[in-house]
Amino acid sequence: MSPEQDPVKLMKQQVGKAAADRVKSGSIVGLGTGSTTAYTIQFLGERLKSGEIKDIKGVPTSFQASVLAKEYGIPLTTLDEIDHIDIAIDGADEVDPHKNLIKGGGAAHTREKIVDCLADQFIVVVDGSKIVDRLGSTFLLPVEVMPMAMTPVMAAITKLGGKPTLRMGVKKAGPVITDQGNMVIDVKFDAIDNPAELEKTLNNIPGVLENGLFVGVADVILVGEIKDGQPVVREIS
Ligand SMILES: O=C(CO)[C@H](O)[C@H](O)COP(=O)(O)O
Repeated sequence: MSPEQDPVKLMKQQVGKAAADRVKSGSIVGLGTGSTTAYTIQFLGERLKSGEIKDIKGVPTSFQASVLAKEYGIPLTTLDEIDHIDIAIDGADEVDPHKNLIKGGGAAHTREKIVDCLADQFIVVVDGSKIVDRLGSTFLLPVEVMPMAMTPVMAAITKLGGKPTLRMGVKKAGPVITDQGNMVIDVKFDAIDNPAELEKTLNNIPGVLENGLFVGVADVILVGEIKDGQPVVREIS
């Protein structure tokens, strides 16, 4: 590996490709959102173009995934046109030892949860930095909120012990707006001891559309790591 190569990029590339290699001809594939799954979409498109696989259809989890899939020549479908998803491949912001996840760094967790939960097999692709002992230790928990309910939702989350912050755009002035036209708050919890319970509790607050806890959904985690200077993929299943 030459020094000018970014190790995180290399890990993401390797793991994104490893997941794309698992897709078989004829599959309906959930296409995740983010910089890691961007490589999966790219490699899937290349496999299709070379004729190595054929007849796949993608179900995008975001506008970003849809644009990328079109760019790489992957035919798309919608949930109205299919009765199952064979495999979904998506990234994550944190993965705990029970394969539970925090997602939503790209504000796409609502559509991602719909697609990933429907898949017969859900493969998560991450670089090694995403593996944690406990959810919430490195990443704030994203919650998608309807704008008119922002104040009461923030108050309810504060009452639960969370510290919510409205997510602001990086290049855009003002808040991040999701593909559904909502806003995202990022919540710091001192400890997420029971992710399954917190996932339900948050979604029960009127005005919350979905939160980024994915509990008991992932089947396989593919982790990109650097060993002896080379990118390798470790599987947790
Ligand atoms: O949940 C997500 C988007 O909502 C992404 O999958 C997550 O943020 C990981 O992104 P990346 O692969 O760029 O690290």
